Amino acid sequence: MSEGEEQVSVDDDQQSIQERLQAGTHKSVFRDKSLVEPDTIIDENRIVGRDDQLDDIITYLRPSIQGDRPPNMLLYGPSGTGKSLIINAVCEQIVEISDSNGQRFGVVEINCQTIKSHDRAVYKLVETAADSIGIDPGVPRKGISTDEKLDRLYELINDNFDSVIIILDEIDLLHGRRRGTDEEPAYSRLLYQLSRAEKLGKIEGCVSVAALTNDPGFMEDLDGRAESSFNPQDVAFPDYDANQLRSILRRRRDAFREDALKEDVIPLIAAFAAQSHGDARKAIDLFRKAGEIANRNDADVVTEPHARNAQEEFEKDRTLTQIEGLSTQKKLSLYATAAVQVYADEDIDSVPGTVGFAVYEYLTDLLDTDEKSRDTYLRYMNELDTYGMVTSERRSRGFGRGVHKEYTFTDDPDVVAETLREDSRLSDLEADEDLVRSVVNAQVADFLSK
Ligand SMILES: Nc1ncnc2c1ncn2[C@@H]1O[C@H](COP(=O)(O)OP(=O)(O)OP(=O)(O)O)[C@@H](O)[C@H]1O
Repeated sequence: MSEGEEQVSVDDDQQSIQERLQAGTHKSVFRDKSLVEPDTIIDENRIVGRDDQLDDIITYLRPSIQGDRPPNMLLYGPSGTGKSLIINAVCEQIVEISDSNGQRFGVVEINCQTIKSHDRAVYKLVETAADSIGIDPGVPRKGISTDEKLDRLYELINDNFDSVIIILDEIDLLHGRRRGTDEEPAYSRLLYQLSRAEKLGKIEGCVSVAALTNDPGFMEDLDGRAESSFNPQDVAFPDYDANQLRSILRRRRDAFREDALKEDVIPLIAAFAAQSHGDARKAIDLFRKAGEIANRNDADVVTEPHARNAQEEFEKDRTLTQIEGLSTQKKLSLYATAAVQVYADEDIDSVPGTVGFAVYEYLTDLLDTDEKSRDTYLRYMNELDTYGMVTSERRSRGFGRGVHKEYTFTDDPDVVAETLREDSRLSDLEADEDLVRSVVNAQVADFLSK
């Protein structure tokens, strides 16, 4: 061997890449994974617990198969409560009935979440309508006015449909307004224009608009003239309870092989999802994740620990996404508050702002960073409350002690603290764990003794 040449030992037992790849192809626990994928449109026989909403929407949309104009609708409720599922399920059947009656019923649906302006929303409607017809939009995205795009939308509708429903998902997120103006938000303008198009003779057939939102107060934010021309029928979508979530999951049980799912998995996942406002999307995501974790571990059966791991991963992902966007000072305020909950020996169910701030002050010294005032700390915590990361409550701990703010965590405070320490500016705190623990306990004792 020449000088400097590295001696590489050859291990005869080492597996080839092919052997290692094949070792990973353990029999999957899934039979039809698409049933637990987020974007799959499920058959109507898998829909559970939304009878009232189905009844209402069927009643409102029935006129479209009778050649009449259906009312506009506002579907509101927390995320994952079936708004999009139910309206689409009804529309799908109307399309089928209309087809067999020789009528042309069109569904033009856009999600407003990533659309930044009124002009973009109008163009997206043109693009989506053209796509459903199978032709080009026929107008450029830039270089013409929004009115010209709107005219193109009306033209596409008039040429191709007798009746149309325009579904605007996440309507409240369409905030945009033209730069330098204080005109009404884009959702107000769009709803006003679309709901007047028929009256103004711009659309010859019947058009109705269904707006979907998580915000129950959406109509209060609407400009007066948009409110009166949109004038919708409301359909409320409440949270699911654990029983309903169990039934939703059971109807998708065939996503898994028959013998590949332990009985206690569905109730456990339904309970996890019910804790966070009864979100069916979360339940289905956890169901899929539990299966993926079982597969990764080469397990033949999905069991309770896989479901628990799925819930932990889910919380961590969500917490991470929320935390990543915070400034260092907000992270530090949140960390100080979480540390109280994590390290306190005393069993406290919420963190008094006074204690959180005292720990925050200590941490800024320890990390040698700027120290903000108590008011700023409380303001940051308020903001974190509006993001849904903590819940704050005014409390009084006994006679003569005045009222103060206390915080509880939406997610597991251990996961929050651990995720925050992944920021390089906070990572040193891991080594100082004992110090932080003793400061927390001294502050809690001091607070409780007063
Ligand atoms: N009643 C139900 N029965 C079966 N599956 C449901 C039910 N409700 C919701 N789901 C499923 O949960 C997921 C989320 O539902 P959907 O998209 O309709 O919620 P959403 O209320 O529109 O949520 P968002 O406000 O976040 O858009 C979908 O995969 C859907 O199939």
